[in-house]
Amino acid sequence: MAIRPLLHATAAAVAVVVICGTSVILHIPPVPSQIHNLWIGIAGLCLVPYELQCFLIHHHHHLLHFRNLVETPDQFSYRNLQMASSTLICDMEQWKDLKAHVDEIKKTHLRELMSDTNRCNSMMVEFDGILLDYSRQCATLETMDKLFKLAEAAGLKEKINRMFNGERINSTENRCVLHVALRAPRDAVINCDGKNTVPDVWQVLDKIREFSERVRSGSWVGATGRPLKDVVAIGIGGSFLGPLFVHTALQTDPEASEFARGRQLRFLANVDPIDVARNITGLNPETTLVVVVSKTFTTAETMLNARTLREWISSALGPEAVAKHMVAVSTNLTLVEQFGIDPNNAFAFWDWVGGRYSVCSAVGVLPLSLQYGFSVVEKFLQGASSIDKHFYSAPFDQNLPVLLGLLSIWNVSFLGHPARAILPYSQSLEKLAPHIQQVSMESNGKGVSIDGVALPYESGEIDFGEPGTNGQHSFYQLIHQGRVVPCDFIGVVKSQQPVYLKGEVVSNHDELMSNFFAQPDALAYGKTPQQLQNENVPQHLVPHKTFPGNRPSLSLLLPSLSAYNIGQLLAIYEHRIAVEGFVWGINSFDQWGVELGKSLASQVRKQLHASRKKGETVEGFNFSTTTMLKRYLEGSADVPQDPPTLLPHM
Ligand SMILES: O=P(O)(O)OC[C@H]1O[C@](O)(CO)[C@@H](O)[C@@H]1O
Repeated sequence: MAIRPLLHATAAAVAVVVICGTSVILHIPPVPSQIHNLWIGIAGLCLVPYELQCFLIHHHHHLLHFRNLVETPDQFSYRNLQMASSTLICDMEQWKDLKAHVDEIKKTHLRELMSDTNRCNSMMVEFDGILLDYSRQCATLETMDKLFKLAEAAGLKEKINRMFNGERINSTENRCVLHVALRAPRDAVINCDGKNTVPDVWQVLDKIREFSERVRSGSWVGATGRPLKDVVAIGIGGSFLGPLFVHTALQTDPEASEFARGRQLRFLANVDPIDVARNITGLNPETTLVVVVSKTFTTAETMLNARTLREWISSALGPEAVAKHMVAVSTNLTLVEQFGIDPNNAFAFWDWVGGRYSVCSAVGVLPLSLQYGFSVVEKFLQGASSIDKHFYSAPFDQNLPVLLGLLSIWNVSFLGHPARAILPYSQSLEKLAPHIQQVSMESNGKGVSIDGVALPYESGEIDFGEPGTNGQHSFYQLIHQGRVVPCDFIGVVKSQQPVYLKGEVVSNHDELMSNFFAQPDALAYGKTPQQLQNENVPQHLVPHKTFPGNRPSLSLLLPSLSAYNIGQLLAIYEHRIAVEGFVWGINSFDQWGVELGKSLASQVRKQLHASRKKGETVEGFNFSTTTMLKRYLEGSADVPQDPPTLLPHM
């Protein structure tokens, strides 16, 4: 009878040896959570029946062998990191400490914080010509200290290193995250699965340089021998928004626009045929090059638009003209070829480039080089690369993306402000907010941790924005007197397009920038009832004219908006968003949330086809969708559905 406890104890001892031995063999670093797991393992083993213990011990090497078969060393080390950090960040002391700190901060108005010059001075950071002022955040130096401790607890530095080291940190898609390699200098070494990615990157960049020069110089001509002066880039989401942002920003830069003289670059994104009509209006297929941009080459909207423009070209110039008038950017060169585009005219990128992080790949570099020339785009890449190096190496208290990311965490998770306004005081940055909406909201709008645990806190923020001063005449009312929305003010020292009018008090750019400097203080200081009374404002209007103030913002001042500065700005936001995701403990690099709507749309597509072509009744949908679908089908019954080919006319 006494033999059984003895056997249990012996089995437990063997288990300790086996597990420790395994740890040594597999090079598991002795992190606390593993020691914890070890004890749980031992305790568990002591409780399981003796026969099962024997089985587990006997077969442990088979189990290990199986794991080795299904996991690469990279995956294994990343799983280790996850195990080490599988505790949710909100359970950590540093998070709780910040929670406790909130009340203290709420007691202090920004007016008071702004009167402390030393504090304000410490909250100004400069790198490579860009000045960040975060003194108008509802935060003290103590808050910052606590945020740095939170970053440490979240393993932020290790996670940044793992990204740069090419580990498969996008664990749900089993991919590396290496957009930084896209702008690395030619001699850099950035490995993915032990292979340096940089030579491949430069091979494609060289191919783009060569091809874009041929098109721009007129040595590559269309099917009728005419030079191709106009480009339509077809793509959606990450295959559209980043390139559109950069194009809009470069368009008014005197240096870049000089290179674009006589050329047009347009973007066709929406599957709405109105977008096709708008894009082809005024273009001649004979002088147009179409670039189909799709990472997967399966995106429904992009592929239908690509087939539409293929029809536009071949109906005007004959099917063989497609070879001269259509090229592609994709990771899926097989599908590019099946579509009918010569693989020699395809520009590759890799699965380690996320769609929303792809503007520095051929996705952005090809259309932008066709428009502005490769030399301009290279400067944009260099600007982004400068921020990459800074992000990788600068201490956190001097690190622009880290500071911005931590402040966002503070605003969202601790002060409870779910939104962020992106307010560039430059019309050329009008597409910054739409681009950052995707980068931020597709990256960080998640409900579970990287380990799949439901988050007890919100991640991500709601991004929106407009250039100043347009936004001032639109939604600023709400941010001054309604809801609290932390704001990013982005200003530029030298305008791309200076205008001075004789007799005016200031130049047009100074007029714009007067608002850039005024708004953050209006938000921070507000206006008290006392001040209004001193101004003899009628008593009944005092509540309406009072500004509570204490509304956080930060300001970024850029020297100018050259291609280089635009690259810097892009990389600052990309890395800021990664910082937030790393601290929240989520996977910022997948986007499963876009799938459900896509699959339901395919069910609707099938129904529309069946109803229109075979007269089948609407079936398999709920009452609401059935009613709407029937109304739609009945209302459009008189629209010809099967003409030979109908292209939009405008
Ligand atoms: O480049 P693709 O494969 O056409 O995908 C376009 C976009 O669709 C998404 O997958 C979902 O919207 C984005 O992440 C991506 O940028």
